[in-house]
Amino acid sequence: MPGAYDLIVIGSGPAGQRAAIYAAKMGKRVALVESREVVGGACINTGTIPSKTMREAVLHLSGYNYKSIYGMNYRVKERITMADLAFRTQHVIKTEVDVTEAQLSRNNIEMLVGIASFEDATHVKVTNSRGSTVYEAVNVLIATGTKPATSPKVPINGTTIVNSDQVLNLKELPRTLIVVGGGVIGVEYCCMFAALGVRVTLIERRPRLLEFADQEIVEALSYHLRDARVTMRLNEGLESVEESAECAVVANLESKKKLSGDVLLYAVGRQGNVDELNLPAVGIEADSRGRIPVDKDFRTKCPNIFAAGDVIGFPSLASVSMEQGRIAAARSFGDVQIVSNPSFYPYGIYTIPEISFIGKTEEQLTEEDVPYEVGLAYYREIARGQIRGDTTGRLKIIFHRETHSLLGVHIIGEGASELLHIGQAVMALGGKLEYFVDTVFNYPTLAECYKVAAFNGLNRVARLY
Ligand SMILES: Cc1cc2nc3c(=O)[nH]c(=O)nc-3n(C[C@H](O)[C@H](O)[C@H](O)COP(=O)(O)OP(=O)(O)OC[C@H]3O[C@@H](n4cnc5c(N)ncnc54)[C@H](O)[C@@H]3O)c2cc1C
Ligand SMILES: NC(=O)c1ccc[n+]([C@@H]2O[C@H](COP(=O)([O-])OP(=O)(O)OC[C@H]3O[C@@H](n4cnc5c(N)ncnc54)[C@H](O)[C@@H]3O)[C@@H](O)[C@H]2O)c1
Repeated sequence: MPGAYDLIVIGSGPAGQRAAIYAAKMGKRVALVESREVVGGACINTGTIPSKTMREAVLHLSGYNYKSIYGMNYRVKERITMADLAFRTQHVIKTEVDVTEAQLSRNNIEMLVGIASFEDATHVKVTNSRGSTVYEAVNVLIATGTKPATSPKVPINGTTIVNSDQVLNLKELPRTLIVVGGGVIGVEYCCMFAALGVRVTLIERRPRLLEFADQEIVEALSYHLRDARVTMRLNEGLESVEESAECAVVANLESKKKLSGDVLLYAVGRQGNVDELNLPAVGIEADSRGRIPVDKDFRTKCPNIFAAGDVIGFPSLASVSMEQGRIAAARSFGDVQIVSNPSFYPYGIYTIPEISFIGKTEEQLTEEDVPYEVGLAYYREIARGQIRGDTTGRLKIIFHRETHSLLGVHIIGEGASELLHIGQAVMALGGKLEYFVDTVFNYPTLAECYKVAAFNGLNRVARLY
């Protein structure tokens, strides 16, 4: 058996990468096991990076950002194909894989290719086409991520009935698309296809989309979806899906309605990658969605085994997974110096238009009886909004009525996910609404929204509006 590692990390997505690099920087001997042929996990290979690269192609080729300036018929390319949309994806994936591999090798992290499973708490078996080898480790981090949830009543075939791993491989742009699931994945893809002129029907069992986001922002998004001719079927559950001779797919709803379309995208959540880990060997039990329970230090019930990233559940973001991996690695070696505050973790939802937020929603604050007020700025009131032609975006600051400390920032509109980080910094550093009033921003920028929203909020408190 090869000599013992200080840490074996299972999975090379954002959580595993950051954990491995952090431990290596601490001078530890680290191995990273990955069952795919390439590093990067769902983030680089099938999820975040491909979907965001496709979104960029959609925005560019459809001329989406310039329609309000040059007219609704403005397009960079008349007949947009799936090949056009996938054109840059492989290039971006390859570059990201190369960068990640270089980082891992620079830090002397040993890459082990194969499927990892536990023999016991300190022994991990790695199986590949050449056989199995058992490695010893002082600590182990499970960062195996998730895969799309399946249902026996939804026969995924990769061509007309697809999941989010397969959608980019469609041969042709469908004329009609049924999206099942109004979570982040469903809504992001719904927006992309609708921006290309595809007639999309979105089915969501809950009464509203993106139920964790601020309602006012979701309502604004819903307006855009309707404007892009999306049919929203809320409060409707999918019962089953059939392939059909006349049209490609038929979706049977629980309400007995039938919907037909060229393609159906099934995006109803994700399932933890735990089946191959042999968790019973170490006494760890995942829940029905494959999520591994951990404490605040990301320690499982087995004291030398940690878990981080999507495999532990909410919020299942690449950004947060990286941070969880870093903290888990530190804690596994008794380092308690790193502190990270989840209340300042941002959300970036790449719908069209983009949504980004941090802190509490109005609904949460109302529920908690917090006396809050809001300050609003509309992109249309800002010179940069007019120049860019985004006149529908808005930025909302939620602040405490008495102390004026920031409780949340919610943005919908172009550049939202970048713009949010100004609010994040002010919030994390304990700044108040007055910071924005007393600060000079570059002009003309979208950042000016913060000043306008702060004035608007102060005026509301002083009843000057
Ligand atoms: C379509 C889509 C779009 C997304 N967009 C965004 C976004 O815009 N922003 C954002 O922040 N997040 C986004 N996410 C979420 C983001 O991709 C995940 O949060 C992130 O990838 C989770 O990282 P991870 O390290 O936990 O796991 P993963 O990235 O899933 O990596 C886990 C790795 O473990 C490997 N593995 C599994 N089991 C084993 C085993 N037994 N042995 C060896 N290796 C194993 C897998 O092959 C995989 O490579 C998106 C996800 C999807 C699906
Ligand atoms: N920009 C980003 O940060 C980003 C982008 C994509 C994905 N992600 C992450 O990926 C994860 C998975 O996303 P997701 O959208 O697949 O899952 P999700 O759990 O967020 O949403 C799934 C939705 O499907 C609905 N649903 C379930 N069964 C249904 C049925 N039979 N009929 C109709 N509706 C049904 C649920 O009510 C839910 O709203 C999320 O946790 C998210 O954080 C993040």
